[in-house]
Amino acid sequence: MLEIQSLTKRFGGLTAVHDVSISFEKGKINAIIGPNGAGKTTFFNLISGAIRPTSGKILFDGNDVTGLRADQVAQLGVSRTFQTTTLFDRATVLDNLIVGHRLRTRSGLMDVILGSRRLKEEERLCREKAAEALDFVGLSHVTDRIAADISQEERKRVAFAMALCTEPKLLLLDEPAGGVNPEETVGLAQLIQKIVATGLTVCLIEHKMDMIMSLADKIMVLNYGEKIAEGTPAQIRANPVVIEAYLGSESEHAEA
Ligand SMILES: Nc1ncnc2c1ncn2[C@@H]1O[C@H](COP(=O)(O)OP(=O)(O)OP(=O)(O)O)[C@@H](O)[C@H]1O
Repeated sequence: MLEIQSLTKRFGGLTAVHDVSISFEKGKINAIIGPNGAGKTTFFNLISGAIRPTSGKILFDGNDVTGLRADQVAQLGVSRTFQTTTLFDRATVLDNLIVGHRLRTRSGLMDVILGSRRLKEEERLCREKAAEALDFVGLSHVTDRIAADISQEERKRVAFAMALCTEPKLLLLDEPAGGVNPEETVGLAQLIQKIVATGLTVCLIEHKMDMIMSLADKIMVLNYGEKIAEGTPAQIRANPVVIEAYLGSESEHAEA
């Protein structure tokens, strides 16, 4: 469903992603690991259209999406979360979701001024979808809570809900379990499994190796922008190149 061919991104003299090719299958959990600065976030930025590649191709669901803008890629069904979840802290959790969703709906300024039927219908749909997404991620109980008052783990779940509201086919998760405790990490891993069970494809960046090893179907390892390995968790764990470059210092990364 996602095929990356010889993808390269240079920032001036620095090659952040260098000649990376990989494919991700539908309905699977794919992980990208690697040391800090390895190019993981840049890789996500390229897939989601936030930045344009220097060279290479990105095929999503059979479409060549190379060089498309982020909104165009989102429209085709790619959604993402970020390392830090930015919310409108003084608004309720539900309102945060509604705002997020409205950015993708169709009413224009004239609809707002005229209070058109389409606008009203979209608003109703939006509210319904937001509530549904919150229920799916296990947050029905905080719907009306002010965003500033929810926990870090709940913020992570809100980010999931926001991404799901846009009904994506591919979900890119940037450190979905960053800054939460081990017990909450298990809960978030279960949520990711619940998401792929609905047919979505997930691709995640994560430093928590225990989580990755038990969750991922496929792992890609980046080092200095280059893909040094890909495979199942068992294959990656046993790969001498990966151990040398990354897993050797696993204790430093494990619960960062
Ligand atoms: N917009 C940019 N301009 C210049 N250099 C950049 C830019 N974005 C990233 N880089 C550089 O590209 C390299 C890869 O960065 P990237 O953030 O993709 O790594 P990462 O693997 O996500 O790291 P981390 O685990 O710390 O988030 C780094 O050397 C970084 O400084």
